[in-house]
Amino acid sequence: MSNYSYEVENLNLWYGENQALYEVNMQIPKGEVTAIIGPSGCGKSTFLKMLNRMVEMVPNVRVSGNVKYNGDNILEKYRPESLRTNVGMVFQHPNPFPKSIYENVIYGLKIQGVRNKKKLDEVVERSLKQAAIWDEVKDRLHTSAQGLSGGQQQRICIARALAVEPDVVLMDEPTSALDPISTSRVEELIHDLKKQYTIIVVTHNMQQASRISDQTAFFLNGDLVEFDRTDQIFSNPGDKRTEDYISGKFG
Ligand SMILES: Nc1ncnc2c1ncn2[C@@H]1O[C@H](COP(=O)(O)OP(=O)(O)OP(=O)(O)O)[C@@H](O)[C@H]1O
Repeated sequence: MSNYSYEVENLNLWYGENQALYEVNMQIPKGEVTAIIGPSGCGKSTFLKMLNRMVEMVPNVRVSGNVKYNGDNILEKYRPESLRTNVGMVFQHPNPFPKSIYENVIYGLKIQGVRNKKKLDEVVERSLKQAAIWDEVKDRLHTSAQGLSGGQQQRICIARALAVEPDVVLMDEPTSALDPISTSRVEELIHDLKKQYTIIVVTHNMQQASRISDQTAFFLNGDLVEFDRTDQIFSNPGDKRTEDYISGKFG
């Protein structure tokens, strides 16, 4: 079994005529946090959404190269729906459904056909505990998730992603809509979750990347400029463009 969750080989991606990713090669280790940084429009979200094939929902997307997940090419071996039961995703803006906290968390399981109440209760408790929000919501599981604060809603969305027992969790700027206290709670949570999951997180916030990640990928104009251990990227980057970006010269 490979030590990598993903092995990306010569990945190119076009939206219609416009190329958004160029010859990306990247091996993403299991059980660690990988941060993806770079200026606006450099292809971070595109790359992340390639990993669960969500990007293919955009019309006229074309892809070349290989993306292997646990050794299998996702473009050949997996239907997007089955890939997404292994690869959960958390978005920039907390997006709970207009349903109760309980119904939000069990949403994916219900789609899978799980109906057993005892099992569902167990999953709700486990997932909310893993997302570090159980104590705050355990007495109001059947009230609307949309009545929670933004930071609480984001942790509900993380619980919803964890409920189906994924192997990888993709996060697209998961704290950019949150206040500093909620941000630090989600960062702590990411740190705890990596014991069990591979986490890949897009962030605009370089302090955040350096706090939470084991390795960091720097994208620029669709190129993967540099990918290395996070301490290396931030203390001794190999490429002048990385250095300029992390020192705030552009972006
Ligand atoms: N749905 C789409 N249709 C067409 N072009 C798109 C689409 N989504 C992104 N692009 C283009 O692909 C390129 C990369 O965009 P992407 O959203 O991946 O960048 P990003 O680094 O995540 O940016 P940001 O930090 O602003 O979210 C940009 O040139 C963008 O305009």
